[in-house]
Amino acid sequence: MFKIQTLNNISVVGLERLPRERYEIASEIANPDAILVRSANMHDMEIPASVKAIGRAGAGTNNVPVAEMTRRGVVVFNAPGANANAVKELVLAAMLMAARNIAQAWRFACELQGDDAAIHEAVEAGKKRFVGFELPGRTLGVVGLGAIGVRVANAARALGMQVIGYDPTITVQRAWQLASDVKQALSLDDLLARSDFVTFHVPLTDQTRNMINAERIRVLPKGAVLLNFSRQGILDDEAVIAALDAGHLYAYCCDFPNNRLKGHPRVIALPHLGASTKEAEDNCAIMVADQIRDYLEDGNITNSVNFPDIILARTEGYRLTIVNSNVPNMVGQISTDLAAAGLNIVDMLNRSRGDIAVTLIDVDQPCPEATLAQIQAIDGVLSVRQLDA
Ligand SMILES: NC(=O)c1ccc[n+]([C@@H]2O[C@H](COP(=O)([O-])OP(=O)(O)OC[C@H]3O[C@@H](n4cnc5c(N)ncnc54)[C@H](O)[C@@H]3O)[C@@H](O)[C@H]2O)c1
Ligand SMILES: O=C(O)CC[C@@H](O)C(=O)O
Repeated sequence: MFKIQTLNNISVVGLERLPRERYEIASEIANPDAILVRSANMHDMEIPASVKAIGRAGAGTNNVPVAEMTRRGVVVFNAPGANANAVKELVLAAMLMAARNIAQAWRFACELQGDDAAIHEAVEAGKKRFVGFELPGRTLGVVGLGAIGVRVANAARALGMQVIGYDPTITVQRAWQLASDVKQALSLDDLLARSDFVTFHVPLTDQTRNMINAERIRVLPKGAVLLNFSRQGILDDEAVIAALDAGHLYAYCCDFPNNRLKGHPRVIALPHLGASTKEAEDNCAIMVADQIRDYLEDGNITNSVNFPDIILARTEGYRLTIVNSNVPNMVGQISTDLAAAGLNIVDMLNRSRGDIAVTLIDVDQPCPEATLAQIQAIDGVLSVRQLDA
């Protein structure tokens, strides 16, 4: 029986991928084999030694101590692209809300007093305060052309906007998906100088933290709109508020309210709603549940942010999954121990990523406990598991 701990609400259709006869799932559970998480902060949490895998039912993994998990040999999975359409739709909604002053106008309409005739009069007198502008012909700068950025760029083209993108590490696959008339910015400043709207779709890292500060905001044309549906911390909130107050920025739309942002008349701050659609929640939960199951039951790895992809079809024999440091002679030492126990290797695959390697070995007989212990004792081996046949 595998034990799975959930740290947030994970969609039931995802949890149903883990059959009850093999999986016990609870928010509080001793010695879990794996943890499923959405946005809970795991940095200050004591992660039990029993944990072999963490599944982030979403894109960003900045709430997971990935480097520490790598050192411990724990695989961290995410769900790339599974919520990208949901975020794209919210970004489009935010652009339209900003351009047409929808939040301010709605607030005005909600506060109208008097009978219907008085309301009608106030509407006609007040609506000039909310005159907006249209999107066709305006330029959208997209910073980060991954699963979300590419979708946003292509949708903005379909709305008649000009689109410029900036992503120094764009993948070939994403470049193929991008509408051919999306222009490439030479640098972040080049993109900022040419954009009426700028939207950010990058992970929060040491390189992207505060990538938009007061100096960078000055590069934007007057009246620009900034959109952050990526992570708090990518834009310097104080610099954004100062630029809004000075009239240099027209509006700021984001998914990360705080005390400074939430009441500001030119800020639309939503409660981290980017991935909050039924479809996205289901997609993310299904993807990570399948990945966790494949790893726990067969040792296969797909969509890990810290481990190599490795897939070896189960045919015959008994499988060992070994996580080890990526140094010479690990496979040699492991196979020597297996041979000493009289075990024959039926199939084998070794893959590495950075300092970590994973070895899947199918042997013709169950591996004795003493041999497992011998392999575990090899310098550089982080974990050894014998999987059910
Ligand atoms: N608001 C939400 O609910 C929500 C939902 C999903 C994702 N997100 C956030 O959005 C981020 C992006 O998600 P995604 O699915 O598109 O991820 P992704 O990994 O597919 O794309 C990220 C892209 O950013 C690029 N990038 C990295 N550093 C960059 C830099 N310094 N300058 C320009 N580009 C850079 C990468 O090359 C990559 O193409 C996630 O990391 C997460 O933080 C938020
Ligand atoms: O789970 C959520 O609601 C947010 C997920 C989002 O931040 C992500 O990085 O995918």
